[in-house]
Amino acid sequence: MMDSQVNGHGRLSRTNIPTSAEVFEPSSISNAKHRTSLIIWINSVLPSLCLPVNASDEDLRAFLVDGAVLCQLLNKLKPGSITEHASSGQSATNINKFFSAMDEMRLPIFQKVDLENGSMKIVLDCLLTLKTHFMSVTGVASGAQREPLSQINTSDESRKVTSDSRFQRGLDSPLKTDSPTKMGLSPTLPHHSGHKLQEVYQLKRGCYADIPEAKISEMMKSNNFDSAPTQSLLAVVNGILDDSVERKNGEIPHRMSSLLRKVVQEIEKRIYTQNEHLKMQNSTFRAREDKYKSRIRVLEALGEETRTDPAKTDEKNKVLEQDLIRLLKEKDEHSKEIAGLKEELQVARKTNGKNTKDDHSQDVAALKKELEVAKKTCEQKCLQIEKDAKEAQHKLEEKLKEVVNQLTESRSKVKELEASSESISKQWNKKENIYHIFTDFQLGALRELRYSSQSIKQEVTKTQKGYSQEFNQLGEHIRELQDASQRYYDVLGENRKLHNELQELKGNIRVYCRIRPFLPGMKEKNSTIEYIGDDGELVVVNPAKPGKEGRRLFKFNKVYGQPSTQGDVFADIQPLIQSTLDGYNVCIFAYGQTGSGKTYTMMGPNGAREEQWGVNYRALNDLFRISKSRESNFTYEISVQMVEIYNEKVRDLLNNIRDTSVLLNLHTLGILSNSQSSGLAVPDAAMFPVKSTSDVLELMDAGLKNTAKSATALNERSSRSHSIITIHVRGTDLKTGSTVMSNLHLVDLAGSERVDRSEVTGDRLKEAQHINKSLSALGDVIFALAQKNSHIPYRNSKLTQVLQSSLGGKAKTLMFVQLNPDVNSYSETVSTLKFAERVSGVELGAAKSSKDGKDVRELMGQVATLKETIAMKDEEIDRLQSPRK
Ligand SMILES: Nc1ncnc2c1ncn2[C@@H]1O[C@H](COP(=O)(O)OP(=O)(O)OP(=O)(O)O)[C@@H](O)[C@H]1O
Repeated sequence: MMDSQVNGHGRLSRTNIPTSAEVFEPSSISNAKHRTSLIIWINSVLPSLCLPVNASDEDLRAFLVDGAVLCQLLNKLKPGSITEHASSGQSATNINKFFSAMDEMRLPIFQKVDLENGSMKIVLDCLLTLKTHFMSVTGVASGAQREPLSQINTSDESRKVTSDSRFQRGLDSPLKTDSPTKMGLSPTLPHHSGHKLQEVYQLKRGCYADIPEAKISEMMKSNNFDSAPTQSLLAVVNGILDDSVERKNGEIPHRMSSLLRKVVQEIEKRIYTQNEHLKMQNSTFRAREDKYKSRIRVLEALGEETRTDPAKTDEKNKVLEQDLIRLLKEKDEHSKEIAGLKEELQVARKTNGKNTKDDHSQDVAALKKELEVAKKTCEQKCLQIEKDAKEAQHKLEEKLKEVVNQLTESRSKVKELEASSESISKQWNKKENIYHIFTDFQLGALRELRYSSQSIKQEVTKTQKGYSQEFNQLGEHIRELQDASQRYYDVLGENRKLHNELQELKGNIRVYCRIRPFLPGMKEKNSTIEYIGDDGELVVVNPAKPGKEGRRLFKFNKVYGQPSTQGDVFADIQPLIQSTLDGYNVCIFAYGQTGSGKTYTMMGPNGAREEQWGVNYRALNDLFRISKSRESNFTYEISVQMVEIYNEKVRDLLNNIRDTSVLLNLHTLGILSNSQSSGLAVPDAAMFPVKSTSDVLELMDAGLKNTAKSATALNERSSRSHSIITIHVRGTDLKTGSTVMSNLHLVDLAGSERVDRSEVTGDRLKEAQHINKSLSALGDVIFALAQKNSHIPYRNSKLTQVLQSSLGGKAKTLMFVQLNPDVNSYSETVSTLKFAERVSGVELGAAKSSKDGKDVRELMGQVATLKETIAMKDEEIDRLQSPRK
């Protein structure tokens, strides 16, 4: 901040503007000296006060504090400056009046607090300035006429102060008064003690030598020179010198030379004082320059802040402009001061120039020389001061220029910043608009999303309701299905029961007769078969005995003529396959002479197509089909064994099935009774699980390759062994966890021809004997079962041992009686039919034995009823299964 302070009157206080006392008084002069000097001066102006000369600062403060004395003093010095009379008791009013008067005179003032309880030095300085001002204006201290200095200046110190004051007056305006009027001396004013000197310099040229000794002596003694203007002193010197020149003797009277020396000393003294004054002013200017420099630094800092902080630019620019205006004013004032000083210097130069005219005498020369030296010194100093002032002014101007430049730069920067700010503002506005648009768009999208979300929620809720309803419906449906499943399960069980009851009613041992067609290569096609009835009646005719005697009637469960297909035959045995899955053991075997079609019925022809498949393939296929249809209630594991009995030895046809090289090394297997825990008749025979018909085909093909074969006269491919395929079924009830085990024997018996007819001998004969024996044993077992004998001769052959589990008890047995219709085979045909009749007659014989047609009809009625019931149950099963689809 600037160090200037503004007083209560709106003017700079004395701390900013040095008073005359500060400028002219040597620093050695103490405050006490000022005070004493001032008291003397005040007493001289206002004699009625009679202030004690040795009064202290506080005494003086008490004296001046109400402002009345100050007002009286001013009114005395400048009558009318304070219009109203000052009075005690109106301190504030008096002080303010004093301040106003001082202000009008453009004199510095003090603060009211300084007078009340502050530093009295400031008050004293102000009064000294006032004193100096009036001394410079009037050329004499007011009131001095009333109280001569000789009376007032009682002490050397006070005298010196008075002398200093007068001398100051002379220096303040040493050359302004060319005449007494100009000096401020009014002709009406009473002269002070210096009137003697005035009389002297008012003398005409040439009259100086006539000044009486006493007068000179009086002038020399007094302090007249102190109050004399310098110009007057110079006029005295010039007068004495001119007088000396006019007298042309160059001599200056002794008394005049003393006066001259005195005057010159006074002039020297004043020049010295003026020099000191100029030094003081120079230092003042330097101080001011420092102050301005500091202000410039402040301005620079402000400019820098302006550059860096555009936001405060306007406000700081105003401050800078105010400072600049103030600086320019101050500069003008200082320029005026400098100009005044220059004028004074020029006047001094002119005045001094006049003094150089006289150099006639030595004293004059010495004086002139001294004056010249003093003048030169003064001029140099003035020049130096002027130079310094110019430099200071120049620096100030430069600084001002810099400040102005900085201000200009700052303004341009401010403009740039404003422009960029405006541009940024526009950009931000643009961005804001874009953001608004973007935000609106996003909000719109958000609203759409909300709407779609709500609609999706409604859809989801609707769908959930729909799903819930569907789930409920599904649950009900599942419950219905469960119920249906349960009913289905129950019906299935009931159906199974009925089915097996029906099978039992049909007889556990059934005989189906199948007549092989004539083979394509046979020329004679005379058949022994005369009649085939739908009810199982068969009439064969002996070609050797024509007529009634040659005809024989046989009756079986079913007779298949030559046109019957493999499918027709299997359709009638299919219920037995189903019984296997229900836990019943079943044995199906083909009996007949060689070449009668046993293998064809059981296996099918070589390389058979699907429609030519025999019972074995179809039975297994049916097992897979039915087990699959029951998979929701039962799981079935199906595995296969394949053995042959040759010459009463059991061989495993599937052993080493992967290695055909060992086919001939088939070993004989042991047979176990049904009491064995495994339930397997031939436990050592390899057993292969099968899951599909292709597995079965693969196994049977392999097994057939292992069948022992031998060419015979009757059939090139005649099998001399009993081929037995045993299918083991293990069923698990998924609901109860109970298991059922059963087996299905599919037997292709060896040819049953008589030995003598086959004309074989040796091994072939032995084979035939074994075959006949085993077939006979099979007939015996079946017959014993039919007769319900206590002893069943299973052990009479390997065949009956192997088939034991499927013969007897609840097992179901089906025998295909294969016939060759050729008349050449009549004898074998009859023999075969008799065997079959014996077996078949076992069961039917029981019915027949009662010879009660009513029983038979009842049984047939029961069968019909059961068939109807089964048909109804089948329909129900279909109906129950339908919801699953
Ligand atoms: N129903 C039939 N339809 C067509 N051909 C048949 C029929 N039955 C048998 N054949 C044919 O008769 C011939 C002899 O049949 P198959 O080999 O089945 O007799 P087999 O009784 O098994 O003889 P073996 O006891 O020697 O084995 C075969 O060529 C066979 O194809």
